[in-house]
Amino acid sequence: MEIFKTKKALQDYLESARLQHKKIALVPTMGALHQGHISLIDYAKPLSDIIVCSIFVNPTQFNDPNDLAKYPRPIANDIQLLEAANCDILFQPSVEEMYSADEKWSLDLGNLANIWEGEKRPGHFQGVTQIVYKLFSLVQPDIACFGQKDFQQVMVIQHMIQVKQLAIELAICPIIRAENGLALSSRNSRLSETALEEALALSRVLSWTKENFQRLPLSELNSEALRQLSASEGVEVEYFAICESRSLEQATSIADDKQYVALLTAWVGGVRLIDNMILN
Ligand SMILES: Nc1ncnc2c1ncn2[C@@H]1O[C@H](COP(=O)(O)OP(=O)(O)OP(=O)(O)O)[C@@H](O)[C@H]1O
Ligand SMILES: CC(C)(CO)[C@@H](O)C(=O)[O-]
Ligand code: BAL
Repeated sequence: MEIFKTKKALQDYLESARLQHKKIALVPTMGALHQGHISLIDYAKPLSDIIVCSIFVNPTQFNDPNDLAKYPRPIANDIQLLEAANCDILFQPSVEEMYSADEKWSLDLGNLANIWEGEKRPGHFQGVTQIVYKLFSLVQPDIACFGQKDFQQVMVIQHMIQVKQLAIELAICPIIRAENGLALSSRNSRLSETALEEALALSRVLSWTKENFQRLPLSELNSEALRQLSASEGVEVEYFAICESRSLEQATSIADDKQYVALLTAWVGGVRLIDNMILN
C-alpha cells in the first residue's frame, strides 16, 4: 500500500492511473478502523481497480471540541488493517494540508440540515460536505463508499452529488454489527465493559421496532420503543424516530410504496452512539 500525506503526491499518482483508464474508488474515513470500514473496502474491490482510503479527523464537522479531542487515532493499527485488506492507497493528510485559514463553505442542504443529526450537531453536515467535496475534487473517484450506519450522512452526500452534478456513483454499504448486535463504531473503543453491555439496548430496540413494524400502529411503536429505551440502564436517548427513508421526515402514516427507517441516537457511558435500522 502507498501512503500519501500531500494532495500533490496523491494527485500525481492518480493522474497516471487515470491515463491508464483505471477505475478509482474512494472510502473516506476518520480512522480508528474496524470491520465496518473494511467492509466498505471489500465492497469497492470488485467494482474498481484502485481503492483510496482517506483517514482524516475532520475538525470542521465536530461541534463538540471535547469529542474532537477524544477521537481515537490508532494510526499504526489502521495501517495494518488496510494492508491486510489490500487497500491500494492511504491518504492521510494534516489539517494544514486540507484547510487554509480563511476558507468559506456553505451548501444548501434544505431540511436535512435542520433535523436529527443536523439539529443536534449544528454545522456538522456543513463540515462533512466541506471535507467530502474536497476529497471528491481531489480523488475524482468513479465510486465512493459510505456506510448506512450514518444514514443521514448518506442522504446529505447524495444531495450534494445531485446539486453539484458530480459524476460519482454513491455506494451505500450495510451496517456491520458485532455478534451481539452492537453496530461497530470507532467511538465504541471509548466504552467501558459495563457501557458496552448497556449499549446493546440500541440494536435490541431497533430490532424490536423492525419486528413489530407491520403489526403495531405507529404511535404504539414509537411510545413502546421509547419506553424500552428509557427503561434501559445507562442509556440516555437523544432522539428516536421512525422516518420516511428519503426525506427523513418523521412518519405520520405508512404508505406501501415507501421505505421507512428507525433512527436512534443515545448517550451511553459518556459516549454518543448512533444506529438505525430499515424497517420494511
Ligand atoms: N458498522 C459499520 N458498518 C458499515 N459502515 C460503517 C460502520 N461504521 C462506520 N461505517 C462507515 O465508515 C465510514 C467512516 O466512518 P467513521 O470513520 O466516522 O467511523 P465510525 O465507526 O462511524 O466512527 P464514529 O461513529 O465513532 O464516528 C462512514 O461511511 C461510516 O458510515
Ligand atoms: C465521511 C467522513 C469521513 C467525513 O469526514 C466522516 O463523516 C465519516 O467518517 O463518516
Ligand atoms: N461517522 C460520522 C462522523 C462523525 O461522527 O463526526
